[in-house]
Amino acid sequence: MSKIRVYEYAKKQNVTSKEVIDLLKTMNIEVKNHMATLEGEAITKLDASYNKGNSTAPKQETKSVKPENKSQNRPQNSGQNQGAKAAQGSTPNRGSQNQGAQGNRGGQNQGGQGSRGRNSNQRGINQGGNRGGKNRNQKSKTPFQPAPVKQKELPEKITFVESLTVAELAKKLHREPSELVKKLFMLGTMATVNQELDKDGIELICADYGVEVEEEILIDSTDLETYFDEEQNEADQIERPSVVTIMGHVDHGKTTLLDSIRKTKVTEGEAGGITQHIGAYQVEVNDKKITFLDTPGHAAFTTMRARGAKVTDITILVVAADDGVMPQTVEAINHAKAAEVPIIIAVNKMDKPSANPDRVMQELTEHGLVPEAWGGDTIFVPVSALNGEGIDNLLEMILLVGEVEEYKANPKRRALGTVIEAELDKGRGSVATLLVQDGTLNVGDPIVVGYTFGRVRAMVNDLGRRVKSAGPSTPVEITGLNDVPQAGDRFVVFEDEKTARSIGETRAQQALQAQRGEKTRVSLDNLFEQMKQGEMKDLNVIVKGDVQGSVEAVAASLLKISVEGVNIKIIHTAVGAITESDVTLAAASNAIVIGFNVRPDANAKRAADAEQVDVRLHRIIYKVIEEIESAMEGLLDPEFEEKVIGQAEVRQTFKVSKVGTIAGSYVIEGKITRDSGVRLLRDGVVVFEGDLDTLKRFKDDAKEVAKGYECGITVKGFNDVKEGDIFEAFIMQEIKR
Ligand SMILES: Nc1nc2c(ncn2[C@@H]2O[C@H](COP(=O)(O)OP(=O)(O)OP(=O)(O)O)[C@@H](O)[C@H]2O)c(=O)[nH]1
Repeated sequence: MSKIRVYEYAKKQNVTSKEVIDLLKTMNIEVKNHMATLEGEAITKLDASYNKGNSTAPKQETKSVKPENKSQNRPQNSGQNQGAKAAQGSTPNRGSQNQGAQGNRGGQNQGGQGSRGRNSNQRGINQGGNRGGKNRNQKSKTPFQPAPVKQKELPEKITFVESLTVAELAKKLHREPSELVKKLFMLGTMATVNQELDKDGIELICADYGVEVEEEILIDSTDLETYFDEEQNEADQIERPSVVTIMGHVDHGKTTLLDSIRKTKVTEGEAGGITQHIGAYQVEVNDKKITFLDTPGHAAFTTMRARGAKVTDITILVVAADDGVMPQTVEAINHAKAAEVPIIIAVNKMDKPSANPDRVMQELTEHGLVPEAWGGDTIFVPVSALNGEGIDNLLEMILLVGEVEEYKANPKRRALGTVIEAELDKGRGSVATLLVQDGTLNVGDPIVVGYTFGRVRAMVNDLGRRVKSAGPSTPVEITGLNDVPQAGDRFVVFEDEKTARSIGETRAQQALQAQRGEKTRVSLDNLFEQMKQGEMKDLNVIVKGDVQGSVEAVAASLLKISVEGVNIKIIHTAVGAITESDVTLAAASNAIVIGFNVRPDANAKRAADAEQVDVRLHRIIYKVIEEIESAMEGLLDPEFEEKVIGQAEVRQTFKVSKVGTIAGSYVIEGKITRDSGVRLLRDGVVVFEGDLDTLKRFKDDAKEVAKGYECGITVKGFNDVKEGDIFEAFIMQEIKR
């Protein structure tokens, strides 16, 4: 051999390339990678090293393998060397590595744990390759071995979203589901293959296997709310202006107060600025800004809150000193409290002779708003919105609350916030006032706003001036959206227009689908509701049947149904299976589909699920009529779902002639009742499902047998019960519509 590549040489010696490279290093022969060519001296040295054993390569002690006995030594060596990468064919590094972590894995520990012992018995010696040293020794002593069924290596780490069934987890761990079922059993949990395991369950199993687990939190990129929750670096957070909403009872002076704040403060230093109404404005007080949402009344506040958008930092509750607490005052208090927003009380109309601020304080105290003067922590500011008295004081109090609450934002991130107002302007198209809540919004930014998207074409501030960028808490009016968003919609800026477009379009589609689904679909389950609400005058029906005669009969009977307030309209009848086009027609005309002795084909089924079309399958005409009549009268029979009530383990079996096999069982979970259905599980696999025949305690029939008791069970039409099988008892439970 004159020339050979590192990986070829490694293969020849049945070691990893890395091992060869490392060994060469100790010989001061540098090679770049596994593709490097070896020749002459290098090969001779390597050969000498591998043939002699470890003498030339002390560092490689645990890895070097004499060619003649490598098959025996390799696994052990790699087992000791935990850093070894499991790159080699069947060499079960992973299994070996895990020996330390979990006593029940390795062959050396086989005797130690019941579950393992049982498992290896059942699996015989097939797993030799995956087990520890003793197993391998056995293997070498046993001359004739069945071809080893190799169990795949355990993964180092698995990930999951929300939950996994036992079967899914088994797949991820490269193990048989039954093995997991057993493991769970040993850990004290009875589970079937299809049982969902929550995070704890998954972690328990994986810890047992020594496999790392990570829960993946699925982030829906189309859900704008997730961008609001993104964690920000504390260092990037700087103070931002407070966002203030003014609320109060009718005529207590909200508009006048907003106007007077704007007049006194906006024009200062902004001479010539044409104030325009964009739904919000900013004022400057002591070199600090305050943002006011300029939409009086609760509407803005509540609609936005109803849509989940938290915009307001501070609420100013205006109470006229001559009128006191009124119904809408209380309403406003409750809204602010629910939103956990600090309240400042502006006791207005103090200029009026009839003003009685003490009464206002007294009344508000009854609603939990106690003035500081009386030992509480609510700030009361007497003002006159009409003549401007007390306004400065009010603004200072807002700054004070803002300082205490420390409202912060990161002007460096891509902007996000909420729509304050939006409309379609004849000349400019879609115009939206946005409140930037975090980050900085720039002209040209690709943006998604609610279900709309676009690029920020032009941006105008509250003074009607064009601006190029807007930082946190700044209200701006923008153009450039493909459609008109709604007040309370969230907006998020994206890195590029393509992303913004795709997210915007997806959101629009989702919204459309949701809307369609909500409004139009009729089903027998909601028929009565829709009738009651006067939304249904015609019940559209499509009838499909096996033969023309039955289709006609069903249709004729349906037309005879008379329930006040609704007509049955048969929009389509045909012979044959329910097809996708039947479902499409039903979806388009808000109809239900009745199948008489026919069923939907696969496509129709899929379409019906997607479009939420109610498909009812029947074999008896009067049942069809009964069901529809009941639905119309709101008397539809309840639906049932299965509920597992208990489990019993088969401890012994007795064959009795004429009776069959009696399973002497022990209830390990819940209870078994005489009238329950049963499922027989063997190694986690359902081998039979049916009804209980007899349930006995000793010689007597029992109605139910609870956890911790023994019982004798026979099942109808099934005798192949074995020791170790598990009976799962279930009942059908009514679910509320
Ligand atoms: N004397 C006096 N009158 C005031 C003061 N503030 C407001 N008003 C008057 O009270 C009336 C109602 O004021 P608005 O500002 O329209 O009250 P509002 O709360 O916005 O009313 P709605 O928009 O109807 O809910 C107007 O006639 C104002 O001129 C004040 O401080 N003093």
